[in-house]
Amino acid sequence: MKILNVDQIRALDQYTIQHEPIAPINLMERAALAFVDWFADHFSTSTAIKIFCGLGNNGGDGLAIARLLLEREYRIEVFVVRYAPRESDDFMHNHRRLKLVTENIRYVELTHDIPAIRHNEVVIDAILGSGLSRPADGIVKSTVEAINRAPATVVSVDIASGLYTDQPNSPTDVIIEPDYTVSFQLPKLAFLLPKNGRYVGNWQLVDIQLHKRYIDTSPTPYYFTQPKDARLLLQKRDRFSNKGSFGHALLLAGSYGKIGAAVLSAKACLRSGVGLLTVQVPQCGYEILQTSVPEAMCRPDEHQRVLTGASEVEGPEPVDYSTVGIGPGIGKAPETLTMLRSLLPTLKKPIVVDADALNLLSENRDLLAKLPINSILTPHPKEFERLTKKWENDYQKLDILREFAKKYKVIVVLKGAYSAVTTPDGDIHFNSTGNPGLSTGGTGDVLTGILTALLAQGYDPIEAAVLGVFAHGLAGDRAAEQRGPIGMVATDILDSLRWD
Ligand SMILES: NC(=O)C1=CN([C@@H]2O[C@H](COP(=O)(O)OP(=O)(O)OC[C@H]3O[C@@H](n4cnc5c(N)ncnc54)[C@H](O)[C@@H]3O)[C@@H](O)[C@H]2O)[C@@H](O)CC1
Ligand SMILES: [K+]
Repeated sequence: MKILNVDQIRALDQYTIQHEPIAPINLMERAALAFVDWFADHFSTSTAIKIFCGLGNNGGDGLAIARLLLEREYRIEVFVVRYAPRESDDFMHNHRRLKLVTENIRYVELTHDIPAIRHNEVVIDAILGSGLSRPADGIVKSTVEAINRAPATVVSVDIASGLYTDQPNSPTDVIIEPDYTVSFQLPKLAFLLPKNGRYVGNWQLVDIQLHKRYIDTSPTPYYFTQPKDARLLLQKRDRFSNKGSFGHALLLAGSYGKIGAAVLSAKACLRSGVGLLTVQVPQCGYEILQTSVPEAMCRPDEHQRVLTGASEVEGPEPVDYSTVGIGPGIGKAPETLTMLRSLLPTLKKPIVVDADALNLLSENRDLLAKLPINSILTPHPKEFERLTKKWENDYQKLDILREFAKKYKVIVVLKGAYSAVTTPDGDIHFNSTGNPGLSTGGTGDVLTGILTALLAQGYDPIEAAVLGVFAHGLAGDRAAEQRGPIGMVATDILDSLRWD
C-alpha cells in the first residue's frame, strides 16, 4: 500500500471529485459516514460525546459526523473553535445542515468558552487535519491543551490536530494526544515514526473510495506492507522440487556465551524453507548446535571461543554457498574482524549482515564498500546510528537511511515498530506486523535466519527483506496471542512461523 504526501493527498481528493465524479460535499459526507461507522463499532449510544471542530474541511468533517451521530441517537455537544474569520465552503455547508437539526452548537473564541471535559466522555478532535500549515496557537492551542489535560477518551479525525502529515513538528508544538486516530484511506507518514507515538495512538484506516487510478500512478518512495502485499511475494513450491532447489546457506554465528544466537538463527533459517544449512560456530558451540539443531550441518571453527573463519573440517568456500548470513552472537574479537576483512571481498552474491558484524563495520567503515551489492543489513536504531550519525528527528533519520542504502547499494532493515526496509533506489517499505514483545533478546537472530533462508532460495533481495520482515512480525503477533507480549520469547516466534 502506498503512502502519499500531503500535496498528493489533496490532489487525490481533487482527482476523485473530478473523475468519479463526486461533489466535494458528498465526498465529505462519505468520509464522515466511514468515520461514524467505525465509531459506532467502538462506542455505544450512551457515550457522552464532545466534538471540537475547526473551520476548514477537517472541521467540516466534524460537523457532518455530529449530524450523523445525532441521527444514530448519540448524545453529542458540538464546539466550533473560531480561530479565524473565514470558514471553508464545505464547513459552511455542513454548518447550515447541522443547524437544521440541533441548536446545540457552541463557539469557542476565548479560553473561558472551553468546556470542562469529564473522564467518561469521548472527545472527537476535528479541529485541524492535513491542512496544518503552522503550529497551533491562540485559542486552538488552549483548546488542544485542555483536551490533552482532560481524562476523556480522544478520537482524532484523519490526524491529530497540530501534527504535520509528513514533516517534523518542533518539540514545543502543542498537538492532540489521541487514544485513536481514524484516518481516511491511506496511512500518513507521520503515523509510522517513533517520536509521534503519543500523537497518533491506535490508528485505523477507513475506506472512502478515493480514486484508485490516481493512487496507482502516483510516485512515492513510501510503502506500507499489508498482508496482501506480502502474500504476492511468497513463492509457490513445485511438487517436484528437492532440497537442492532451495539453496544451501552458510550461517556464521556465535561466540563463547552466545551460542544461543547461532541456535536461534539456524532454527529460523530451517523454518523458513532453506534446502540445506551449514553453521560455522566456534568449537565451544559444536555440541550445542549439533544437539539442538540436528537438521543443520555444523562446521566447527578452529578457534575455541570466537569465529576466525578457518576450520579443520573440509568444506566449500563461503562464496560457493547460495548465501551467507553473518553476525548473530559473533562478538567483536580481532580474529573475527580479520575474518570479515578477508571474507567480504570474496563474496559475490547478496548476504545478510547483523548484530556484531554491523558493529565491526561501523568501527571499520572502509569495509562497507566491500559488501556485495543488494546485501541486507539489519540494524536496530543504535546500531544504525553507529554506522552513520545521530539524527535530529525521525524525518532526518529517513533521509540518512536512504542516503546510506544508495551509497553502499544495500538494503537496510531498520528494526523497530514499523521496521523500515530501505532499498538502494531510496524506497522505504514500512512493515505493518509486530508488537512490543519483539523487542527482546534473540528476536533479531531469528530475523537474520529468516532473511538468510529467503536469499538462499533465490528470492530477490528487496522482496526477501520485505517478506521476511513481515513474516517475522506476523509470527511475533501470533506468539503474542499465545503468550502475551510480555511473556513471549524468541523461541515462540520460531514456533509461530508459517509460510502460507
Ligand atoms: N478535500 C477533500 O475532499 C476531503 C478532505 N477531508 C478532510 O479535510 C481535511 C483537510 O482540510 P483542509 O485542507 O481544509 O485543512 P484543515 O481542516 O486541516 O485546516 C483548515 C485551514 O486552517 C488553516 N490552518 C493551518 N494551520 C493552522 C493553525 N495552526 N491554526 C489555525 N489555522 C490553521 C489553513 O488555512 C487550513 O487550510 C482532512 O484532514 C480531512 O479531514 C475529508 O473530508 C475527505 C475529503
Ligand atoms: K483532527
